[in-house]
Amino acid sequence: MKAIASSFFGRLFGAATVIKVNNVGISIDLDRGSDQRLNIIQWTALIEPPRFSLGFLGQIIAFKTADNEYCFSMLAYNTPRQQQGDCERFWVEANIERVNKLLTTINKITTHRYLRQSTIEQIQRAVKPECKRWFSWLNAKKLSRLNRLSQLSELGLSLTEKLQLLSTYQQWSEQGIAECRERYINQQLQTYKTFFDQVESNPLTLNQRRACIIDNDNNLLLAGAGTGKTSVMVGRAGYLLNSSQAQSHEILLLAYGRQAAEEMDERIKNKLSTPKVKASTFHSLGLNIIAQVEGKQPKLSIFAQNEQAKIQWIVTYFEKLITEQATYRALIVEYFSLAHQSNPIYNGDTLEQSEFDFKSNQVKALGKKLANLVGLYKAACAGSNSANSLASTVNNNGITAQIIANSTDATQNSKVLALSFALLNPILIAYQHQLTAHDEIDFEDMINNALTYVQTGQFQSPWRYIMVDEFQDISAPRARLVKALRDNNQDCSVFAVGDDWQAIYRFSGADINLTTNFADYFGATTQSVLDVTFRFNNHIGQVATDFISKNPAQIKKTIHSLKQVNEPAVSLLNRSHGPLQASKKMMVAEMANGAIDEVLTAISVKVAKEETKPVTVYLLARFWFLLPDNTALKTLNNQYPALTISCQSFHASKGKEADYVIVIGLKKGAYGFPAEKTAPVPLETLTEVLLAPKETFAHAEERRLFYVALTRAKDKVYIIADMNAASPFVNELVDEHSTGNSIEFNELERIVIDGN
Ligand SMILES: Nc1ncnc2c1ncn2[C@@H]1O[C@H](COP(=O)(O)OP(=O)(O)OP(=O)(O)O)[C@@H](O)[C@H]1O
Repeated sequence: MKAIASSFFGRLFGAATVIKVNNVGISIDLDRGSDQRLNIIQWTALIEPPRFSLGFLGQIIAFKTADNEYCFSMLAYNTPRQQQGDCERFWVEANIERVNKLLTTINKITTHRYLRQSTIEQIQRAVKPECKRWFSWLNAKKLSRLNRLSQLSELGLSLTEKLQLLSTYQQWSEQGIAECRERYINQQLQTYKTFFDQVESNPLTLNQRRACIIDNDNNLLLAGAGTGKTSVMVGRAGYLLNSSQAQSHEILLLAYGRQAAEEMDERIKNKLSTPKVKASTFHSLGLNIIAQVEGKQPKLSIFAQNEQAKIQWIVTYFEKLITEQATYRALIVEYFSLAHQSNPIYNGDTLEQSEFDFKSNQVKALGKKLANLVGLYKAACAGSNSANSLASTVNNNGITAQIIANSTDATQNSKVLALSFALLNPILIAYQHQLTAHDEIDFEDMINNALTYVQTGQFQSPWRYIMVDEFQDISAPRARLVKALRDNNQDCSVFAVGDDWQAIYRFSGADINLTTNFADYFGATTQSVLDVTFRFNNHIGQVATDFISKNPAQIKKTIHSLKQVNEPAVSLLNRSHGPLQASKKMMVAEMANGAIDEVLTAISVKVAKEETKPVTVYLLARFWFLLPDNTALKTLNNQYPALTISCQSFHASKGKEADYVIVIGLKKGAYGFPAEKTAPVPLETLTEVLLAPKETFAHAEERRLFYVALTRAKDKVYIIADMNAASPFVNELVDEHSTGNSIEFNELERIVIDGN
């Protein structure tokens, strides 16, 4: 123990102080002989080594802890300089241990895990006080002296190097972070090479592998059609398990619909040989959360299971309101007057209640439209209140007022919206009352109630990895649920896979902005891309990409096709729709005029020459009723035994693929393509307000729907249209591709003849 005595003045003024230092800390005897003694202050408690300075009455020593500052003066003039050196040495030896531990931990984190933004922030929070501690008193001269003192830690670094590292972490540059992440990715690529080679039927591509490994707090994988998104979902789940980053119960896999969830389960079972990771739909997730919090399975209303039953109940209640309430009848008349005013064909006629036909088809259609709005309204309430108190919200006009206020053109729309809400509110209250009276929940409640339980902390999320497929079709309530679950578990990351070019569900509540502005909603995000399609060839890719890219709001992407062909892969056939023989009037137009037969014959001929494996054909249309019915389809399958033909609406075909695709129903006008909205104006305004913000580019969603249809084909797309009344989209294809060799026009005959 070394002692620093008082100076002559110290002793003279009765402030005799003896300061003792050893490798543990520093202690002060304020008055020799008395018991006034400052207990030993450990070196680790000192923010920096004591500072020595020379005053008129002797040496001064000053030091600080987190809570106190100490200063003792009138110490012996001859306090050897070496004492200062000893203090610094003791302090460094005691405090470098913490730096060693910190650097070792950081090193472990950065080599064992992908560096997340939240981890960077944690590291910087931990490094900041150390930097302050060390750099406030160190200078180059001291450093070179102290370097000799500091033992090399397990990192094998000198003191200077350690402190440099601290400083680097404190001001971590974008480049430094990127390099650290790349090191980790490369090391994981090597370690799990065999796994990535074998997890799917084909070895995963480099981008697919990287998408499995990258694990920021939020991750968005933007991928084109047929680029193997599902393979990444499976591969990533398997990689997390294999690398022991996650246990199966910590992974939440979310699929858009039940069929997609089942398909993913099947693939996981086959590829990962574990039944433990299970894909779930948002609704089954909601049910699961509610059941856990309430301790029992919630009772599902028939409304949740049967959309028709729900519509029927609402329409019946709507008719009851008309019969029983004069005020409601007045509202309906006002509604149709408004609709007439905004529709030129009615010349602004006003309507009289006494002459109004409340049993007309128009009124029935209004009832159905209101039924649709019930779900949209409840979805808009998600997160703002529990669904059980929805009725009171409606009564208080809370959400309603907010929705009206939020609408883009509040003043112009407020009258229309107020009227629409006046029509909707009594139905909403009765509908919700019906559910609560039976202690049941519907589809929207599954998400809304679960969200409330997560947000209020009644549900503790076990999931550390949330993976969402088909993210482009996510709705705001579902995105809120994902975000709430992420925030509910400190160590949780979100991985979303989607393609903004394939967003097709705005009408049912999806919001494409959640994908295009993902980082704004979720926070710091790593965005990756899959840009090689395994499905369609270069010509289909060219036509589809040109078509979708017309909308400048779609994210720019270049999708490369693995399959390169020289022949056109999109065939456009101009086939007149009429006049038809009486016997064919009930048939789908393209069956009646023989166009489908022509194409199927051409495919059969082609297949007979080239294919040895079974060949699939999709007949696709915008609406189901534009497709052959089951009997006609069966006949076609019998007629063309080399082909497996099935029908899909454009929406239903999402996520699927066939060798050949035949697109029909491509006419303009009512039930044409793009489909025109036919809803009466006032309710349409309310619908628009409840849905995601409308896109400025005309028919943006219908355009994406056509992109989905075109990209289902592996080998060739046949587009059949009557060019006298063709869809504007078909005209656009003709205009855009009249030169070039991606599309062939009316050349089917040549193929058939060649085949013969
Ligand atoms: N690494 C790969 N190598 C070869 N083929 C692959 C690879 N990854 C996926 N595929 C194949 O590519 C096809 C498309 O894959 P998948 O269905 O996962 O695409 P997707 O991106 O989900 O398509 P969509 O967006 O149209 O639904 C499948 O036949 C799949 O087996």
